[in-house]
Amino acid sequence: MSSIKDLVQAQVTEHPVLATVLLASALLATEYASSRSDSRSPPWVPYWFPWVGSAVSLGRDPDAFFKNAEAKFGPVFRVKAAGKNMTYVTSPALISAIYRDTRTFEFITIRKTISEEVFSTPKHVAMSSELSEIYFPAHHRILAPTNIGPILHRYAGHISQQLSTKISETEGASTPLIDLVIMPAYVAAAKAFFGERFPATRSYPPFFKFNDAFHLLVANLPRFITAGPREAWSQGVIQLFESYIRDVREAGEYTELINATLSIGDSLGWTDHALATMLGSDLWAMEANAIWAVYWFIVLLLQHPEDLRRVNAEIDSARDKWTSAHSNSPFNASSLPQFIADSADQFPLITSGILETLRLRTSSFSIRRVTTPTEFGGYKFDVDDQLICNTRIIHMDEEIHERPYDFVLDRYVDGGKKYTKNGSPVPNHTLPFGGGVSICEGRHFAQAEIKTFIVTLLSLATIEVDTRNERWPTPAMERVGVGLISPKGDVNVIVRRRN
Ligand code: HEM
Repeated sequence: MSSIKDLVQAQVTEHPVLATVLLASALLATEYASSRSDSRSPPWVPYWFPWVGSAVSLGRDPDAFFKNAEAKFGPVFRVKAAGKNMTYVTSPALISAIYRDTRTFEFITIRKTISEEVFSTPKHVAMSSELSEIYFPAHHRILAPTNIGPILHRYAGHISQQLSTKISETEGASTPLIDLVIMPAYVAAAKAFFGERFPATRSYPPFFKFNDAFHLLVANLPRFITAGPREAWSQGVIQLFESYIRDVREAGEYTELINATLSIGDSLGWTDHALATMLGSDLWAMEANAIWAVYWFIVLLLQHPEDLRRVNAEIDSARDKWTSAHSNSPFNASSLPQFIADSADQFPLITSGILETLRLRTSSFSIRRVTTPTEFGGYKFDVDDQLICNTRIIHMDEEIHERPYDFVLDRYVDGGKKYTKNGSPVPNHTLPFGGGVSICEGRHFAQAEIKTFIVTLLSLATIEVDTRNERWPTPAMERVGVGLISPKGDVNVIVRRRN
């Protein structure tokens, strides 16, 4: 995982003069911005060094940093970090108020800016009204719960194939869990969305270089710091999509997503390069989080063997029901997609475990731009100010979630359970997918995808920790605000095919 320090060090070594000039300009710009604050603005979390601000303490232990800041300054405060001034909102009630007031707190401009600045969509496309009025809604419809069935079915077929191969290759041998999970999950999702012929394996190295630095790219750090990941994006991912678009057009084979993107783009005269950046951003959205959620869920189950037994028992019971209802169908890798589709409501523990994994292992921010001068949370905000709803602080609040740092597999089995804080109900107690207008469009697919992976793996194989080589991954906490927290380190496992 690249830290700011690693990337800066690489650039300073290669371009020392440029680095010094840019750093000096960033310092001056930050000083100017902070000198404009007034007493009705949210309080600053104090810091010693300009530009760097609170970056070091925030990066070292974000949970402690935000908890302390909230305790000292209340639920709205400002943080300076790596040249950026950010206003954070941490209480469930205020976050909910922001999500509801879509006129004062909007997201679409930010989504467009990210399309241009991070995903490299050409400005005239990223900022066009057609992108928000035609393309985004079409995209939204593809991911609606009523429409994802065929994509999910293809995912189930691919993951069953991928895992079958992987299990045969590694049968009985000590294997890093990352090798067992990440590539199969990545390939299955990419092929389900883009088509069987999509060169998923080839897209993996540049995608990961880009994704590794995503939190730095989205923070809009100076380009000299993020040159490597940007190059991986443009020379690796985007070029690959450009040539894939040519292949798809020739072959005439279109998945739902490719069809919508190409037909809208062609009707508006957008180039294949622009369409490639948009499909690239889809690849990022579908791969950056879900595959790591699968990974963490398995790690947490391995760390809680009794929970792994309960999950296996749930799958076995669903399988027994399915096989007695389908006595003529063999239960094997080919019938797994049908078994999973037929048994979707038979996995309450797994469903709860997925949400619990996401509660524990996500750090998701919802960002909003202020559209009109407003008073909020006792402070004054101007047009273009940005507020960040920090949902993880809700996940880790011991008043809302008992034992928030523990993995509790069945935490969400009781759907009627009430969550409260200061005696008031907290309906928005678990927000791994953000909320309001920018809530994750892929959340239905993601949860079904993770369930499909887990049920497929545990139907095909048993999994255990390799105790001869026991080590555990820890969450890379410095990657705040962009969804799943990636692991530092790994665990070795032994998988054996089930009869
Ligand atoms: C566990 C997996 C996932 C997590 C934790 C996750 C999390 C998030 C978060 C936090 C946001 C921003 C929400 C906000 O601003 O309030 C988001 C947005 C989005 N996600 Fe996901 N996501 C996941 C999987 C997926 C998948 C599989 C897809 C697509 C197949 C997807 C597509 C999107 C899209 C298109 C947006 C932008 C929505 C908008 O701007 O209106 N996500 N996701």
